[in-house]
Amino acid sequence: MPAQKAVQALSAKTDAMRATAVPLLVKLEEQVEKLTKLADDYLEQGMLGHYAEAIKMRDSATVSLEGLQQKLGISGEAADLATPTKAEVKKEAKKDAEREAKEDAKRLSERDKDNGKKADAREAKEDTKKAVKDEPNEALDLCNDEPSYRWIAAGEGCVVEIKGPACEADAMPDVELSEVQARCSWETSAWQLTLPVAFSLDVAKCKVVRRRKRQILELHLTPAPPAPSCGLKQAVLEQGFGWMDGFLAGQEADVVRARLLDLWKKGELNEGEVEGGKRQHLRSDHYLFMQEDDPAVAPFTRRLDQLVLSIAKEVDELKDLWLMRGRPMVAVYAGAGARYTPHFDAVRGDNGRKITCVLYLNPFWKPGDGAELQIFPEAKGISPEGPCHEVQPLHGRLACFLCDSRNLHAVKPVSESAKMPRVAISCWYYDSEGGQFHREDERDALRSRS
Ligand SMILES: O=C(O)CCC(=O)C(=O)O
Ligand SMILES: [Fe+2]
Repeated sequence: MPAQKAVQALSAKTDAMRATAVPLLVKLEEQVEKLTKLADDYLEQGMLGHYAEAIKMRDSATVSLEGLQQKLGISGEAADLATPTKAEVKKEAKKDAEREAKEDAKRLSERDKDNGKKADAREAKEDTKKAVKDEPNEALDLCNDEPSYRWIAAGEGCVVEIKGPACEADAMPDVELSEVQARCSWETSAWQLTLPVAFSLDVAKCKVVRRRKRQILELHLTPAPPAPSCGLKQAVLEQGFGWMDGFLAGQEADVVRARLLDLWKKGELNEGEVEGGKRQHLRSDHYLFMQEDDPAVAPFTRRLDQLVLSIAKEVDELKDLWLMRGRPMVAVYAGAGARYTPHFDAVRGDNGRKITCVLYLNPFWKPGDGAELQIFPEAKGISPEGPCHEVQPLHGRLACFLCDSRNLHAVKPVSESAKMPRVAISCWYYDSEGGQFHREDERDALRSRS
């Protein structure tokens, strides 16, 4: 065959091959798009197991798509323009892809009967939007004379302006800076302020400016290069529990705290009770399971989901589960003596809880105020035994522990010296089956308030 004819024949063959491959190409593109969206939806609902599965399916569709594109010798964008017949084919293939994505969604959500959840959350969003908008960027005036502070963004870092307690107007505090926190103590009063910072501090480059005329202390906080890894994940992996500072920092932590205190001040919280609703003297906090996409707390739960996803990839107890986040629960321990006696959060899978995550929001907490979380990792029963690890409930600090028949824990009584209630927000991640049951339970707890 003359060379020209051979080239023509080859090109005809290639065209025919492209024409048959195009519908498949389009279908794969649609599939990748749909699965990405599906994964996002699951993540928004805290359905981590479903999310991970959708991502796995999306990635495998992407591999097929890229393989096919390579075979056809076209890049993703060029594929869009590859042939004039594509527009028609696309229409048909879109239908197919939609049908398949629906089937995927059905398969993935087999165990998901939690349909009312999204609608509930939307309603709550409307209710809470306004409250968040109105929150001032200041410490709350729960107490007449507490120190107050505000964050001012400044280049890479920030400045915090701090005013002392009213009764100490002319006294400047001592300042202590660590990599993750700035701490001010007023020597002549019982106040202490510990603020988490959103970046690790380059302590040598930070400045403390005392503006005596204005009675203001300025902390000029300069960031250091980001820390390499998250020690919390490693701690959970190695010992089943751990904590980190600055999980929420700066204004982010203040916004959540303000929202939770607002709910508490409005009397929205329930008296602490034990499973089954029987009031006992086991816990004396006040609590509320919140709507999960309350705008003040959603950024926190999203960030937490990412952390738990990365923990779950490596921790044997969580690896093969379809984890699902429950509603965030606010808990306030107010008044001397408020506490939670030693307990497990789940016993032999009774309520599906697998890992407990608690974020503390107490800028004014200081040693001596009590209310530390105690963890007894070696205790087998309900009586504390073995070593006790105490976690101070510092502003922005996150504690995580595996909780199914593990890590007996308690909240120590609040001391007389505490000037502020102890505020925390907890999230439990459930194994899907138990999670479904418990989420219903939480919704009921919420309804009974309205
Ligand atoms: O707030 C804490 O430190 C832990 C609270 C707790 O154990 C719980 O709510 O089950
Ligand atoms: Fe607990």
